[in-house]
Amino acid sequence: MHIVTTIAGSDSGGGAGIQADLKTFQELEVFGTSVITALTAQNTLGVTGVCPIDVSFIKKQLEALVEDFPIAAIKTGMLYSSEIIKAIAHKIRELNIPLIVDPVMIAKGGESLLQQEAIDALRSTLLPLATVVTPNIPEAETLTGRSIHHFEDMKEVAQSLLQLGVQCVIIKGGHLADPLYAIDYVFCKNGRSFSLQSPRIQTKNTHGTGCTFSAALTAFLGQGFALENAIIEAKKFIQLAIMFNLSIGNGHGPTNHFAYQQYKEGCEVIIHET
Ligand SMILES: Nc1ncnc2c1ncn2[C@@H]1O[C@H](COP(=O)(O)OP(=O)(O)O)[C@@H](O)[C@H]1O
Ligand SMILES: Cc1ncc(COP(=O)(O)O)c(N)n1
Repeated sequence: MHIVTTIAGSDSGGGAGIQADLKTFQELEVFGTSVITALTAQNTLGVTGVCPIDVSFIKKQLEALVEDFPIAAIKTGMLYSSEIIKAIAHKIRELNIPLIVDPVMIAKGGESLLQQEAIDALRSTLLPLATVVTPNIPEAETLTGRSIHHFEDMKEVAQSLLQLGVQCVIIKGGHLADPLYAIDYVFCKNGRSFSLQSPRIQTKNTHGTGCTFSAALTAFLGQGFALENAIIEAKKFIQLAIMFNLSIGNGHGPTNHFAYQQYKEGCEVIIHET
């Protein structure tokens, strides 16, 4: 049994954060463990409160896991403050395992999940340790201070993230205007770059898409999948989770973490060399 860890915020609504990550881990048959950085009072309509956990207690959670489990991969999600980022980076630096950084900044409803002053710490302390970073378009722009309008912009943004020491950058295209396809762009340190294309699903139920995608990637990497295969399978996982989304709640409903196991054989992702 492979053991993986998510370091993220709790979403009381169950669609994003720690809850989405653990559901994804369970579906992909890895043993999920967690370090909770903040509690959010949240549902499909939005975030009504954030309560960060004491940094010393965040460290204690991670130390408890490291002491007892051979963790195969770690992902980070909502990290909230520079103190939290620095504390977990310090511990992760000692571990030689895949680290997937989902640089969560703003919830779908517009509420901030990362303090503005923490962006520097994310860039300078955590990203250099990352195997993969998975920004959406606005996060990639904020991390690099560059706007993305065309593919050439995306290439430059990815290059500047690779220069920080990240092994692989996946710029997620959920926020692009393409009405037909959801296309993610992958740039690797070794110069390889490709895109992953799947049909865009017309739905408002996209709460937790980024969390679920990066959790699936973590589960596959933790199981020892080669990076490219792990990325392709994670894309299938999120595609099916959105395709069979759940109309739960009155706002942006969650994705369906059960769908991949049922429908994965019929799911195709188109790869283009870029
Ligand atoms: N409507 C959609 N249909 C299909 N895939 C989508 C859709 N929206 C997002 N995705 C996919 O979900 C994943 C998360 O992307 P995105 O929504 O951009 O991230 P975030 O949740 O961090 O904002 C990506 O693989 C993206 O291509
Ligand atoms: C605790 C937590 N972590 C992450 C997200 C981002 O998810 P989304 O972008 O779908 O709102 C969230 N809403 N809550």
